Amino acid sequence: MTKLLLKGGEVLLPNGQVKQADVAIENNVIAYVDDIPQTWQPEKTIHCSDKLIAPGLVNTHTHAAMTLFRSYADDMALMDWLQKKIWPAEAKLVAQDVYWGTMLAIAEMLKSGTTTFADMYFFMDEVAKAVDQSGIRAVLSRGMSGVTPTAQQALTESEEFFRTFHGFADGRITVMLGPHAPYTCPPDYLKKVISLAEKLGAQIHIHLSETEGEVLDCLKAYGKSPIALMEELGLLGHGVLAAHCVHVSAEDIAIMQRHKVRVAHNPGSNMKLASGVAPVPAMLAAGLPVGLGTDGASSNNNLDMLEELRLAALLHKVHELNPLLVPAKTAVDMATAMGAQAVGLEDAIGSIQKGFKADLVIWNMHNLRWCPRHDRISLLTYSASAQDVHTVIVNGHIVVDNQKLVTIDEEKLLFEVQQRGMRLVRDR
Ligand SMILES: CSC[C@H]1O[C@@H](n2cnc3c(O)ncnc32)[C@H](O)[C@@H]1O
Ligand SMILES: [Zn+2]
Repeated sequence: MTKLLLKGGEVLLPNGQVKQADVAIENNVIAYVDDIPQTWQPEKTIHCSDKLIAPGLVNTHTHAAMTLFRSYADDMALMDWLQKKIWPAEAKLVAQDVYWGTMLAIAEMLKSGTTTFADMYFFMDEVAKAVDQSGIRAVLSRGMSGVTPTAQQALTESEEFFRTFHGFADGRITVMLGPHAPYTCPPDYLKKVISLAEKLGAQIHIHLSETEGEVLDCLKAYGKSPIALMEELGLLGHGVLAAHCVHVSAEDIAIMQRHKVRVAHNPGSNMKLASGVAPVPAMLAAGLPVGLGTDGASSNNNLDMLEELRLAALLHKVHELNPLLVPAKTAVDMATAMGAQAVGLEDAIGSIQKGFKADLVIWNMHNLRWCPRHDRISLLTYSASAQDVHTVIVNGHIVVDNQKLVTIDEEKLLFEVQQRGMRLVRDR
């Protein structure tokens, strides 16, 4: 049994209040928030004065190994970027590239306070290995396309991956199915994905309605929006994490509401690819859980969730000329508890309460950016930097200690990813 005490810090509670409290961690769970019995003795104590203890950030949509393509293809629209640059480079990926690219992503995420990420990519055994070794929590999907020669293989591998890795790494890995998008997964293929989801009891992670072009093409081909098409096919009944949902109508939102679709909002990627602005205030008003994501590091170009949190709080205000939209408290909620809901882990992570997994970030408030401290949630949203991440705990284990990675060799990572990234984009 491991017993860890976080002493003398300020704790961000589920109701959005911040209060001075000690937090006791036993094995992988939060055992007490205050009211710690006198008899409870820690094996290790972290002194948290001038620190804010907050839930770990949840990155609800990324392609972790795309760190390999960071700074390779910028300032392009989505389909051009995918078809001319990314997909040809991805065709050269080997398993070890994905391992190292993912490990770099995990290192970057942990150091900036992310404790869970939802990933959709290839060579997912390698992703699971990196998750296992690093100590982070993840929701993993083997990306599937129905229009490539590997369409059937993707289904077979997804099933094998689910059976092997769902619940793996002390329960830190959850597996979903990952049909890429309606424009790469035609209806007949999606029906096979749905049958597989039914057979396995698996949830689904998919890109939906990211660009106006996607929606127009879908209307032309099927007479329905991507959301309406997914409803017709029966895909929305399987616990869906839908990335982007930028171009969704009021009717689409009503459909999503009916089927309890969860959204991964990626403001940085949507801005960089000029995909548009998702109607986040309307989706929140409809009661949809909207989490935040970075998308891959090639369309962001970093994996810093604090940036997404801030963008979410700023973008919708300026877009709708309304400073009341997505207030700081909502943005923090989207990055934590609602993110947990989006990835289907709302009963386990995303808030600091007894019995929840000990996935926590200890923020150092003793610096210029956090002074004066009128409102900690405002400071976290609008002022903080990833450099203020002091300690990160996942599943009760310290994975970042005083800004240093505990489980990952950073120098080795830099070498490997630099070599591999250059090889992948060398002229073909
Ligand atoms: C089939 S694995 C995932 C697949 O998605 C690609 N991808 C990366 N970013 C985006 C995005 O914003 N929209 C759609 N697809 C994206 C990635 O390169 C992989 O090929
Ligand atoms: Zn994506």
